[in-house]
Amino acid sequence: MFSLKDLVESNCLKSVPSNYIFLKNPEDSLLHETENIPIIDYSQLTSSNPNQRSKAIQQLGDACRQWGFFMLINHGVSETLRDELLRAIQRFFDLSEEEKKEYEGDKVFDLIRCGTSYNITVEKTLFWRDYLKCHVHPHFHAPSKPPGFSETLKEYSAKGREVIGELLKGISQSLGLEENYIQKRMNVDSGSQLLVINFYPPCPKPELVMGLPAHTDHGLLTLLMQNEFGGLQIEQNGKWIPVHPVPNSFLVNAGDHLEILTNGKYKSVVHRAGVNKKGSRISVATAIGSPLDTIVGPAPELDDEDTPPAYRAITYRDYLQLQQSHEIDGKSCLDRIRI
Ligand SMILES: O=C(O)CCC(=O)C(=O)O
Ligand SMILES: [Fe+2]
Repeated sequence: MFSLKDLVESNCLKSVPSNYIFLKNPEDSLLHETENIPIIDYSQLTSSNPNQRSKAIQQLGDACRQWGFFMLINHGVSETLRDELLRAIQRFFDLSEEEKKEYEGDKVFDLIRCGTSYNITVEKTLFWRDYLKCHVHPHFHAPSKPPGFSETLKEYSAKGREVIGELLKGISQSLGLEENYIQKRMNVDSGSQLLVINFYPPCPKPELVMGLPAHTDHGLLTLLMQNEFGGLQIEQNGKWIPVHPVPNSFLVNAGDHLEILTNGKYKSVVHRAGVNKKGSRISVATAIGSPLDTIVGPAPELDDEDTPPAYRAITYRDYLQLQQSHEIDGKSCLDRIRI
């Protein structure tokens, strides 16, 4: 099976095929509401007023330390561009199965890769999701169909990169380092930027399936936008918390490399995506990291005598391979390199 969307639409599915049934115990899908998810104001972070900026940097540091997650408001990426991107994505997934198959890749390093579920080579249960992944930096790659798709992706990728760049400066400073520290150490300028486009078709019994299983993202930071349907859940203190984004905000999560680099001071957040009955949910994750051959380990500047390095240094490429060769399960990949 290549496209879940086509399966759902062609059969007008009334029940969930058994190989998608994931949530077997009611407690697995128990959610805990909270209003405390941190909100960072991008306009304050980039403000020329030093007091405003330093307050925003402190809030950013607190959010990364306590949650590894926050909502970003006043980020300056226009609603018009976000809407245009969502429409373009719908048109891409509306292409015929044959057309989408042209972009079928089977390797983690393929520059464009379209597929279904999460990692079908190792999964026993499938996830309720189709995806398109494009490497958009240092070289831009995107499908040439449908018309205009690639141009919109390119414009959005550049904006996302700019926003993440500012966040990384703030994060460096929140750690007491100079503002370009993370960018320089991780070679972010020539590093990887991956666009992960998730398409979750409506599901007749959303309480039985999962769009994406519990996982952490591998890079430094991920910027996530979504259409009108919610679904993201983050794990905090063993509880699943549903995220209700402020309209037009971005959701930002710290990735494994930020946790490794900061020797665990900042945590990558475990998250997953639920689906719904009403309509197709689209989310777009922009993930930024170092070049694949960069060795990522704890930063010596952040070492202190009481906390020796807690993670083994390993190249980004090897880390990705490690993640892909196992079924995904929360922080399991990070655990494999923990000392
Ligand atoms: O769709 C979502 O809300 C989450 C997406 C995600 O976690 C990912 O693409 O890594
Ligand atoms: Fe993710």
